[in-house]
Amino acid sequence: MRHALPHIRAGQVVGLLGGSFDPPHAGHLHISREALRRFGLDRLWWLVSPGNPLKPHGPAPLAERMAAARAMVDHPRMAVTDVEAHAGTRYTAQTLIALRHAAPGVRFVWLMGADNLAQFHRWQDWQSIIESVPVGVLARPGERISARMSPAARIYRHAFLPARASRLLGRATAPAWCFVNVPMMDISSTALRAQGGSEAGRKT
Ligand SMILES: Nc1ncnc2c1ncn2[C@@H]1O[C@H](COP(=O)(O)OP(=O)(O)OP(=O)(O)O)[C@@H](O)[C@H]1O
Ligand SMILES: O=C(O)c1ccc[n+]([C@@H]2O[C@H](COP(=O)([O-])O)[C@@H](O)[C@H]2O)c1
Repeated sequence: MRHALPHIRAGQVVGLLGGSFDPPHAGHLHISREALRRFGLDRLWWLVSPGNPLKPHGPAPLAERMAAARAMVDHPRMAVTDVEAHAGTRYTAQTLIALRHAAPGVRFVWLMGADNLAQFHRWQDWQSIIESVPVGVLARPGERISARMSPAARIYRHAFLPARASRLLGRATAPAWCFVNVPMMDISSTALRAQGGSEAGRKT
């Protein structure tokens, strides 16, 4: 699986934005740039998922989503990878175990939009995720309250890092999570699929 990883050095802090990217869009780019800046990250990787285990319908073919994501990302500190397909997992807890094994000494931070924090307690072994890597959450339209009141947020309130200290997240010891109120972009893959996907360059 190591060959599927972007170049990285031990000691660096890598933010991981896992997603279906079906299709990728400006909201993904926006939160990625904000995460790099706000969480003190050296690098940010998009992990293009083989398929979200909680979503009932499979996404477009992985090769198509990878190509669209690569065409969209043009930032010296960002990269796109299909490492989960190489590792044979679609569960984040397992992905993190595989990544730590393949890249010892690298500090990983899991990133997500606020909609995913609201559902986080439904993920497989979710407590092992937050106990093993810092988690950075980015505001998303309509999701601020549900995320902050979610079971995961309540259970881990003792591990909450205030937004004013967000730049410390990358080097914090887990469990630690932070919620940042970045300027919001009301855009989603669902809306783009409903429009036929042309804005994001998705083949129809
Ligand atoms: N506009 C946005 N603002 C904040 N976070 C976002 C935004 N779009 C996507 N994200 C986050 O990026 C990650 C990957 O998202 P994903 O690929 O599922 O896109 P999506 O637009 O949420 O797709 P869908 O509408 O199909 O659920 C998730 O953690 C999601 O919360
Ligand atoms: O591990 C799980 O149980 C799990 C459940 C739901 C979502 N995830 C991950 O969360 C990320 C965001 O998914 P999505 O479909 O909202 O883009 C993506 O990397 C998924 O694999 C992971």
